[in-house]
Amino acid sequence: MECISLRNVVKRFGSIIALNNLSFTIPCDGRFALLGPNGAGKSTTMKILAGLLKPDYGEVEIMGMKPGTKEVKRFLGYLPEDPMPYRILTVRENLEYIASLRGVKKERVDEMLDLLDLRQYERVQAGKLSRGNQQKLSLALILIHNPKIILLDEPLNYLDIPTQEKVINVLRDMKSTFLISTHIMSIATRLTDHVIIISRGTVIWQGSIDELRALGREDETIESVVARMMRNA
Ligand SMILES: Nc1ncnc2c1ncn2[C@@H]1O[C@H](COP(=O)(O)OP(=O)(O)OP(=O)(O)O)[C@@H](O)[C@H]1O
Repeated sequence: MECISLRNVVKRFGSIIALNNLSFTIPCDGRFALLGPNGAGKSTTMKILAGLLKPDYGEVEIMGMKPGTKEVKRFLGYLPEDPMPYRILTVRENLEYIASLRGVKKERVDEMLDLLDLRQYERVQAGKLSRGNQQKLSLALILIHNPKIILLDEPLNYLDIPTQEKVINVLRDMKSTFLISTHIMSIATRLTDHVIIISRGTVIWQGSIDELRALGREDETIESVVARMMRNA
C-alpha cells in the first residue's frame, strides 16, 4: 500500500515555480530520502505533505487521505527545517502539552526525556536552550505519539556528533514510513534505502541507494555521483 503519493503537483510563489509537476509515491514502511540542490523544492514538498501549504495543482494523499486533516495529523510526525518548541514552556511542559494534545499517556514524557537525553533540561524554558537542544526537544515532540509516517526536514541540523548518533539509532529503531530531506548523504545512506532526487521542482532520478552507488565510476563516492546528477539536471 502507498502511504505517500504526489501526482503532478505544482506550487508557485508569485512568479517562482517551486514545484513543477512533481510526482512520486512512497510505499508504507518505505524509508526514503529526498535530495536536491538548494531551492529544488524539498521543504515546499514537506510542507505540502504536512498540510501547511496547499498545492496550486495536482493530487496529494497520505494513506489515501488529504494532508492536514485531523485524521492524518494523528499518525503523522513532521519536523520542519527550523522547528521552534513553545519558548516560554519548559522542556517538560512542552512534552506534557503535546502529550495531552496527542492523547498519549504521561509516561511517554519521561520516556522521551530519557530517549533524547533531555532529562537534565526538563525544568529549563525551551527558549533558553541551545539550538541543538531545541532540535532534540523538537524531535521528541514530533515522535512522542510514535507516528506511523515521519517527515523530517534536515533532522540532524545543529546536533553534536554523539547526539547525531543517538538520533540515528532512535529513528532506526522506529517502525515507521520515513521521508527525510537532507543535504548530508550519510544521513540518507544510514537512515533510508531509497532516494528521490529533485531539481527545479521535479523528480530527476529515483531508485535504491544500491542503484545510486552502482552509477558511480570506480572509487567514486556516492556524494560525487549525486553532485554529478544534480549538475547535469
Ligand atoms: N514562502 C515563499 N515565498 C516565496 N518563495 C518561496 C517560498 N518558499 C519557497 N520559495 C521558493 O521556492 C523554491 C523552493 O524552495 P524550497 O525551500 O522548497 O527549496 P529547498 O529544496 O528546500 O531548498 P534548500 O535546500 O535551500 O533548503 C525556491 O526558489 C524558494 O526561493
